[in-house]
Amino acid sequence: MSERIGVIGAGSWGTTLANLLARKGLDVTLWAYEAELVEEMRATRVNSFFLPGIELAPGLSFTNSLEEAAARKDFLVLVSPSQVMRGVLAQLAPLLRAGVVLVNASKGIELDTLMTMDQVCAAVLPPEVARCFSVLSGPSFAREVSLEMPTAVVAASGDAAVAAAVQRLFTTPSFRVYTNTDVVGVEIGGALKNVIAVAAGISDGLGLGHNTRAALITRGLAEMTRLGLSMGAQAETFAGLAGMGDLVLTCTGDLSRNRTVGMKLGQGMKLADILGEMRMVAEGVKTAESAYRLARRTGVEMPITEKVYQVLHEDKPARQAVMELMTRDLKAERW
Ligand SMILES: NC(=O)C1=CN([C@@H]2O[C@H](COP(=O)(O)OP(=O)(O)OC[C@H]3O[C@@H](n4cnc5c(N)ncnc54)[C@H](O)[C@@H]3O)[C@@H](O)[C@H]2O)C=CC1
Ligand SMILES: O=C(CO)COP(=O)(O)O
Repeated sequence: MSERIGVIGAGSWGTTLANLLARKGLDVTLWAYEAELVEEMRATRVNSFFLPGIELAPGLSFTNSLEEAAARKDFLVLVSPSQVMRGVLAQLAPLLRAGVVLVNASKGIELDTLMTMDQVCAAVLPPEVARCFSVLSGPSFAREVSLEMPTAVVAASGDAAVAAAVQRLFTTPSFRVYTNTDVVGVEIGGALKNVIAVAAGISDGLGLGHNTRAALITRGLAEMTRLGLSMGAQAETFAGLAGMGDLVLTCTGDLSRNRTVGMKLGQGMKLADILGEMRMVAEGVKTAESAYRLARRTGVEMPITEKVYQVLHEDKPARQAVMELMTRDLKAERW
Protein backbone atom coordinates (compact mmCIF):
# COMPACT_ATOMS: atom_id res chain seq x y z
CA MET A 1 0.00 0.00 0.00
CA SER A 2 1.24 3.52 -0.68
CA GLU A 3 -1.53 5.50 0.99
CA ARG A 4 -0.76 8.84 2.56
CA ILE A 5 -2.46 9.27 5.91
CA GLY A 6 -3.04 12.24 8.17
CA VAL A 7 -4.05 11.77 11.79
CA ILE A 8 -5.62 14.82 13.41
CA GLY A 9 -5.12 14.79 17.17
CA ALA A 10 -2.10 13.47 19.09
CA GLY A 11 -3.81 12.45 22.30
CA SER A 12 -3.42 8.86 23.44
CA TRP A 13 -5.79 7.46 20.80
CA GLY A 14 -4.63 9.54 17.84
CA THR A 15 -0.99 8.73 18.64
CA THR A 16 -1.83 5.04 19.00
CA LEU A 17 -3.68 4.85 15.67
CA ALA A 18 -0.97 6.83 13.86
CA ASN A 19 1.69 4.55 15.33
CA LEU A 20 -0.27 1.41 14.40
CA LEU A 21 -0.34 2.57 10.77
CA ALA A 22 3.30 3.67 10.79
CA ARG A 23 4.30 0.26 12.21
CA LYS A 24 2.70 -1.20 9.07
CA GLY A 25 5.20 0.81 7.03
CA LEU A 26 2.68 3.45 5.94
CA ASP A 27 3.45 7.13 5.44
CA VAL A 28 1.69 8.86 8.36
CA THR A 29 1.65 12.49 9.48
CA LEU A 30 0.38 13.14 13.02
CA TRP A 31 -0.99 16.58 13.85
CA ALA A 32 -0.69 17.74 17.46
CA TYR A 33 -2.56 20.71 18.84
CA GLU A 34 0.33 21.52 21.18
CA ALA A 35 3.44 22.86 19.38
CA GLU A 36 5.69 21.73 22.24
CA LEU A 37 4.39 18.18 21.87
CA VAL A 38 5.45 18.17 18.22
CA GLU A 39 8.95 19.26 19.30
CA GLU A 40 9.06 16.55 21.94
CA MET A 41 7.89 13.75 19.65
CA ARG A 42 10.40 14.79 16.99
CA ALA A 43 13.23 14.84 19.51
CA THR A 44 12.43 11.74 21.58
CA ARG A 45 9.98 9.72 19.45
CA VAL A 46 7.74 9.35 22.47
CA ASN A 47 4.50 11.19 23.35
CA SER A 48 5.11 11.65 27.07
CA PHE A 49 2.06 13.94 27.39
CA PHE A 50 -0.53 11.36 26.41
CA LEU A 51 1.11 7.99 25.69
CA PRO A 52 4.23 7.67 27.83
CA GLY A 53 6.56 4.74 27.39
CA ILE A 54 5.52 3.80 23.84
CA GLU A 55 8.17 4.18 21.14
CA LEU A 56 6.90 5.80 17.95
CA ALA A 57 7.66 4.05 14.65
CA PRO A 58 10.16 5.53 12.16
CA GLY A 59 7.57 6.20 9.40
CA LEU A 60 5.64 8.60 11.62
CA SER A 61 6.18 12.34 11.17
CA PHE A 62 4.83 15.12 13.36
CA THR A 63 3.44 18.55 12.63
CA ASN A 64 1.61 21.46 14.18
CA SER A 65 0.36 22.54 10.74
CA LEU A 66 -3.08 21.30 9.74
CA GLU A 67 -2.19 22.01 6.14
CA GLU A 68 0.80 19.67 6.28
CA ALA A 69 -1.26 16.98 8.03
CA ALA A 70 -4.25 17.13 5.71
CA ALA A 71 -3.22 18.23 2.24
CA ARG A 72 -2.92 15.52 -0.45
CA LYS A 73 -3.89 12.70 1.92
CA ASP A 74 -5.85 9.57 0.97
CA PHE A 75 -7.11 8.96 4.52
CA LEU A 76 -7.69 11.48 7.28
CA VAL A 77 -8.23 10.09 10.78
CA LEU A 78 -10.11 12.52 13.04
CA VAL A 79 -9.26 12.03 16.72
CA SER A 80 -9.73 15.41 18.37
CA PRO A 81 -12.07 15.45 21.37
CA SER A 82 -15.66 15.74 20.17
CA GLN A 83 -16.31 19.15 21.70
CA VAL A 84 -13.51 20.75 19.66
CA MET A 85 -14.07 18.70 16.49
CA ARG A 86 -16.18 21.38 14.76
CA GLY A 87 -13.46 24.02 15.16
CA VAL A 88 -10.76 21.67 13.87
CA LEU A 89 -12.94 20.61 10.89
CA ALA A 90 -13.66 24.24 10.00
CA GLN A 91 -9.91 24.79 9.63
CA LEU A 92 -9.55 21.55 7.66
CA ALA A 93 -12.46 22.21 5.27
CA PRO A 94 -10.57 24.29 2.70
CA LEU A 95 -7.60 21.88 2.76
CA LEU A 96 -9.39 18.63 1.87
CA ARG A 97 -9.83 17.16 -1.57
CA ALA A 98 -12.91 15.21 -2.70
CA GLY A 99 -12.35 11.48 -2.29
CA VAL A 100 -10.26 11.62 0.89
CA VAL A 101 -11.58 8.93 3.23
CA LEU A 102 -12.52 10.43 6.61
CA VAL A 103 -12.23 8.14 9.63
CA ASN A 104 -13.77 9.49 12.81
CA ALA A 105 -12.27 7.85 15.89
CA SER A 106 -13.66 10.31 18.40
CA LYS A 107 -16.54 9.35 20.73
CA GLY A 108 -18.98 12.02 21.77
CA ILE A 109 -22.03 14.18 21.04
CA GLU A 110 -21.54 17.90 20.52
CA LEU A 111 -23.09 19.79 23.41
CA ASP A 112 -24.19 22.95 21.61
CA THR A 113 -26.00 21.18 18.76
CA LEU A 114 -26.55 17.60 20.06
CA MET A 115 -24.95 16.36 16.83
CA THR A 116 -22.94 13.17 16.42
CA MET A 117 -19.55 13.48 14.73
CA ASP A 118 -20.86 12.33 11.35
CA GLN A 119 -23.47 15.08 11.53
CA VAL A 120 -20.83 17.65 12.48
CA CYS A 121 -18.70 16.54 9.50
CA ALA A 122 -21.69 16.83 7.18
CA ALA A 123 -22.47 20.30 8.51
CA VAL A 124 -18.93 21.70 8.28
CA LEU A 125 -17.29 20.00 5.30
CA PRO A 126 -18.19 20.41 1.62
CA PRO A 127 -20.62 17.62 0.57
CA GLU A 128 -18.12 16.03 -1.83
CA VAL A 129 -15.65 15.66 1.07
CA ALA A 130 -18.13 14.62 3.79
CA ARG A 131 -19.46 11.85 1.53
CA CYS A 132 -16.54 9.47 2.22
CA PHE A 133 -17.18 9.31 5.97
CA SER A 134 -16.51 6.38 8.25
CA VAL A 135 -16.33 5.82 11.98
CA LEU A 136 -13.91 3.52 13.78
CA SER A 137 -15.11 2.47 17.21
CA GLY A 138 -15.21 -0.39 19.69
CA PRO A 139 -13.47 -1.62 22.84
CA SER A 140 -9.94 -0.29 22.46
CA PHE A 141 -7.91 1.24 25.26
CA ALA A 142 -5.06 3.09 23.57
CA ARG A 143 -2.35 1.62 25.77
CA GLU A 144 -3.44 -1.98 25.12
CA VAL A 145 -3.56 -1.35 21.36
CA SER A 146 -0.09 0.23 21.55
CA LEU A 147 1.16 -2.89 23.34
CA GLU A 148 -0.35 -4.97 20.51
CA MET A 149 -2.76 -6.81 22.76
CA PRO A 150 -5.44 -8.45 20.58
CA THR A 151 -8.27 -5.97 19.99
CA ALA A 152 -11.39 -6.02 17.80
CA VAL A 153 -13.16 -2.90 16.55
CA VAL A 154 -15.69 -1.90 13.91
CA ALA A 155 -15.40 0.43 10.89
CA ALA A 156 -18.80 1.75 9.80
CA SER A 157 -19.73 3.71 6.72
CA GLY A 158 -22.87 4.21 4.68
CA ASP A 159 -20.68 3.22 1.73
CA ALA A 160 -19.61 -0.43 2.12
CA ALA A 161 -16.53 0.15 -0.07
CA VAL A 162 -15.33 2.91 2.27
CA ALA A 163 -15.83 0.67 5.32
CA ALA A 164 -13.86 -2.09 3.57
CA ALA A 165 -11.03 0.33 2.72
CA VAL A 166 -10.81 1.41 6.36
CA GLN A 167 -10.89 -2.24 7.46
CA ARG A 168 -7.95 -3.04 5.16
CA LEU A 169 -6.04 0.03 6.24
CA PHE A 170 -6.15 -0.61 9.99
CA THR A 171 -6.09 -4.39 10.21
CA THR A 172 -2.99 -5.94 11.78
CA PRO A 173 -2.45 -9.35 13.40
CA SER A 174 -3.39 -7.78 16.75
CA PHE A 175 -6.03 -5.29 15.56
CA ARG A 176 -9.03 -6.94 13.92
CA VAL A 177 -11.50 -4.67 12.15
CA TYR A 178 -15.08 -5.65 11.28
CA THR A 179 -17.22 -3.61 8.91
CA ASN A 180 -20.71 -2.28 9.51
CA THR A 181 -23.04 0.08 7.64
CA ASP A 182 -24.83 1.50 10.69
CA VAL A 183 -23.00 4.79 11.21
CA VAL A 184 -25.62 6.21 13.60
CA GLY A 185 -25.58 3.10 15.80
CA VAL A 186 -21.78 2.98 15.97
CA GLU A 187 -21.55 6.73 16.75
CA ILE A 188 -24.26 6.56 19.43
CA GLY A 189 -22.83 3.38 20.98
CA GLY A 190 -19.34 4.90 21.26
CA ALA A 191 -20.60 8.15 22.70
CA LEU A 192 -23.13 6.82 25.22
CA LYS A 193 -21.02 4.04 26.70
CA ASN A 194 -18.88 6.79 28.23
CA VAL A 195 -21.88 8.08 30.19
CA ILE A 196 -22.71 4.61 31.52
CA ALA A 197 -19.02 4.14 32.39
CA VAL A 198 -19.26 7.23 34.61
CA ALA A 199 -22.25 5.55 36.29
CA ALA A 200 -20.30 2.31 36.78
CA GLY A 201 -17.42 4.31 38.24
CA ILE A 202 -19.75 6.10 40.66
CA SER A 203 -21.09 2.74 41.78
CA ASP A 204 -17.58 1.40 42.36
CA GLY A 205 -16.56 4.62 44.12
CA LEU A 206 -19.52 4.24 46.49
CA GLY A 207 -18.31 0.73 47.31
CA LEU A 208 -21.30 -0.97 45.67
CA GLY A 209 -20.88 -4.43 44.24
CA HIS A 210 -20.72 -6.49 41.09
CA ASN A 211 -24.51 -6.87 41.06
CA THR A 212 -24.87 -3.10 40.77
CA ARG A 213 -22.32 -2.86 37.99
CA ALA A 214 -23.94 -5.67 36.01
CA ALA A 215 -27.33 -3.97 36.39
CA LEU A 216 -25.90 -0.66 35.16
CA ILE A 217 -24.25 -2.29 32.15
CA THR A 218 -27.39 -4.18 31.15
CA ARG A 219 -29.92 -1.42 31.71
CA GLY A 220 -27.41 1.10 30.33
CA LEU A 221 -27.29 -0.89 27.12
CA ALA A 222 -31.09 -0.86 27.01
CA GLU A 223 -31.27 2.92 27.18
CA MET A 224 -28.41 3.37 24.69
CA THR A 225 -30.30 1.10 22.31
CA ARG A 226 -33.58 2.99 22.82
CA LEU A 227 -31.99 6.32 21.96
CA GLY A 228 -30.16 4.81 18.99
CA LEU A 229 -33.34 3.27 17.61
CA SER A 230 -35.13 6.61 17.89
CA MET A 231 -32.36 8.11 15.74
CA GLY A 232 -32.50 5.42 13.05
CA ALA A 233 -29.82 3.01 14.32
CA GLN A 234 -30.15 -0.77 14.15
CA ALA A 235 -30.63 -2.74 17.36
CA GLU A 236 -27.99 -5.38 16.44
CA THR A 237 -25.28 -2.72 16.43
CA PHE A 238 -25.75 -2.29 20.19
CA ALA A 239 -25.08 -5.99 20.76
CA GLY A 240 -21.79 -5.57 18.87
CA LEU A 241 -18.33 -4.15 19.46
CA ALA A 242 -19.36 -0.49 19.41
CA GLY A 243 -22.22 -1.16 21.84
CA MET A 244 -21.94 -3.92 24.38
CA GLY A 245 -18.26 -4.50 23.63
CA ASP A 246 -17.13 -0.98 24.44
CA LEU A 247 -19.64 -0.69 27.28
CA VAL A 248 -18.24 -3.74 29.06
CA LEU A 249 -14.65 -2.56 28.55
CA THR A 250 -15.23 0.95 29.79
CA CYS A 251 -17.47 -0.01 32.71
CA THR A 252 -14.98 -2.59 34.02
CA GLY A 253 -11.50 -1.52 32.89
CA ASP A 254 -9.20 0.40 35.22
CA LEU A 255 -7.73 2.26 32.22
CA SER A 256 -11.02 4.07 31.53
CA ARG A 257 -10.87 7.82 32.16
CA ASN A 258 -14.69 7.99 32.26
CA ARG A 259 -14.96 5.26 34.86
CA THR A 260 -12.19 6.95 36.86
CA VAL A 261 -14.12 10.25 36.89
CA GLY A 262 -17.15 8.35 38.17
CA MET A 263 -15.14 6.55 40.87
CA LYS A 264 -13.76 9.82 42.19
CA LEU A 265 -17.26 11.33 42.25
CA GLY A 266 -18.50 8.28 44.12
CA GLN A 267 -15.67 8.73 46.62
CA GLY A 268 -16.87 12.29 47.24
CA MET A 269 -14.57 14.45 45.11
CA LYS A 270 -16.01 17.49 43.31
CA LEU A 271 -16.16 17.39 39.51
CA ALA A 272 -14.12 20.61 39.11
CA ASP A 273 -11.32 19.14 41.24
CA ILE A 274 -11.38 15.84 39.33
CA LEU A 275 -11.19 17.57 35.95
CA GLY A 276 -8.60 20.02 37.28
CA GLU A 277 -6.13 17.20 37.85
CA MET A 278 -6.73 15.49 34.46
CA ARG A 279 -4.87 16.32 31.26
CA MET A 280 -6.82 13.77 29.26
CA VAL A 281 -10.41 13.99 28.12
CA ALA A 282 -13.33 12.13 29.73
CA GLU A 283 -15.91 12.56 26.99
CA GLY A 284 -18.75 11.23 29.15
CA VAL A 285 -18.78 14.40 31.27
CA LYS A 286 -20.10 16.57 28.42
CA THR A 287 -21.86 13.75 26.57
CA ALA A 288 -23.95 13.08 29.71
CA GLU A 289 -25.51 16.50 29.19
CA SER A 290 -25.84 16.08 25.39
CA ALA A 291 -27.50 12.68 25.84
CA TYR A 292 -29.77 13.93 28.63
CA ARG A 293 -30.96 16.76 26.39
CA LEU A 294 -31.31 14.45 23.36
CA ALA A 295 -33.41 12.07 25.46
CA ARG A 296 -35.71 14.89 26.55
CA ARG A 297 -35.99 16.17 22.99
CA THR A 298 -36.86 12.77 21.58
CA GLY A 299 -38.99 11.61 24.54
CA VAL A 300 -36.77 8.55 25.11
CA GLU A 301 -36.51 7.29 28.69
CA MET A 302 -32.84 7.26 29.81
CA PRO A 303 -32.92 7.06 33.60
CA ILE A 304 -29.25 6.18 34.17
CA THR A 305 -28.07 8.94 31.85
CA GLU A 306 -30.39 11.37 33.61
CA LYS A 307 -28.93 10.49 37.03
CA VAL A 308 -25.35 10.73 35.74
CA TYR A 309 -26.18 14.17 34.35
CA GLN A 310 -27.66 15.24 37.68
CA VAL A 311 -24.69 13.97 39.71
CA LEU A 312 -22.19 15.58 37.32
CA HIS A 313 -23.89 18.87 36.63
CA GLU A 314 -26.55 19.48 39.26
CA ASP A 315 -24.65 18.33 42.35
CA LYS A 316 -27.06 15.51 43.11
CA PRO A 317 -25.49 13.28 45.79
CA ALA A 318 -24.47 9.96 44.23
CA ARG A 319 -26.23 7.86 46.88
CA GLN A 320 -29.47 9.72 46.30
CA ALA A 321 -29.16 9.06 42.54
CA VAL A 322 -28.78 5.33 43.20
CA MET A 323 -31.80 5.34 45.52
CA GLU A 324 -33.90 7.19 42.93
CA LEU A 325 -32.94 4.67 40.22
CA MET A 326 -33.81 1.73 42.47
CA THR A 327 -37.21 3.11 43.50
CA ARG A 328 -38.53 4.03 40.06
CA ASP A 329 -41.91 2.61 39.01
CA LEU A 330 -41.73 -1.15 38.54
CA LYS A 331 -41.97 -2.35 34.95
CA ALA A 332 -41.43 -5.24 32.55
CA GLU A 333 -37.93 -5.82 31.23
CA ARG A 334 -37.74 -4.37 27.71
CA TRP A 335 -35.54 -2.22 25.50
N1 LIG B 1 -7.67 6.97 24.70
C1 LIG B 1 -8.37 5.93 24.30
O1 LIG B 1 -8.11 4.81 24.74
C2 LIG B 1 -9.47 6.11 23.31
C3 LIG B 1 -10.00 7.36 23.03
N2 LIG B 1 -11.00 7.48 22.12
C4 LIG B 1 -11.56 8.79 21.80
O2 LIG B 1 -10.60 9.55 21.08
C5 LIG B 1 -10.85 10.95 21.26
C6 LIG B 1 -9.56 11.63 21.63
O3 LIG B 1 -9.17 11.14 22.89
P1 LIG B 1 -7.68 10.82 23.31
O4 LIG B 1 -6.81 10.58 22.15
O5 LIG B 1 -7.78 9.77 24.34
O6 LIG B 1 -7.23 12.22 23.94
P2 LIG B 1 -6.37 12.47 25.26
O7 LIG B 1 -7.31 12.57 26.39
O8 LIG B 1 -5.27 11.48 25.37
O9 LIG B 1 -5.75 13.89 24.98
C7 LIG B 1 -6.49 15.06 24.86
C8 LIG B 1 -6.45 15.52 23.42
O10 LIG B 1 -7.18 16.72 23.27
C9 LIG B 1 -6.44 17.61 22.46
N3 LIG B 1 -6.92 18.97 22.66
C10 LIG B 1 -7.09 19.62 23.84
N4 LIG B 1 -7.57 20.86 23.59
C11 LIG B 1 -7.71 20.97 22.24
C12 LIG B 1 -8.18 22.01 21.39
N5 LIG B 1 -8.63 23.17 21.87
N6 LIG B 1 -8.19 21.79 20.06
C13 LIG B 1 -7.78 20.61 19.55
N7 LIG B 1 -7.33 19.60 20.32
C14 LIG B 1 -7.29 19.79 21.65
C15 LIG B 1 -5.03 17.35 22.90
O11 LIG B 1 -4.13 17.87 21.98
C16 LIG B 1 -5.05 15.83 22.91
O12 LIG B 1 -4.91 15.35 21.60
C17 LIG B 1 -11.94 11.04 22.34
O13 LIG B 1 -13.18 11.26 21.71
C18 LIG B 1 -11.92 9.67 22.99
O14 LIG B 1 -13.18 9.30 23.53
C19 LIG B 1 -11.50 6.41 21.46
C20 LIG B 1 -11.00 5.15 21.69
C21 LIG B 1 -9.96 4.90 22.64
O1 LIG C 1 -13.16 4.57 24.42
C1 LIG C 1 -12.34 4.01 25.09
C2 LIG C 1 -12.06 2.57 24.97
O2 LIG C 1 -12.76 1.98 23.92
C3 LIG C 1 -11.57 4.77 26.11
O3 LIG C 1 -12.38 4.98 27.21
P1 LIG C 1 -12.07 6.17 28.22
O4 LIG C 1 -12.16 7.45 27.42
O5 LIG C 1 -13.08 6.08 29.30
O6 LIG C 1 -10.66 5.96 28.73
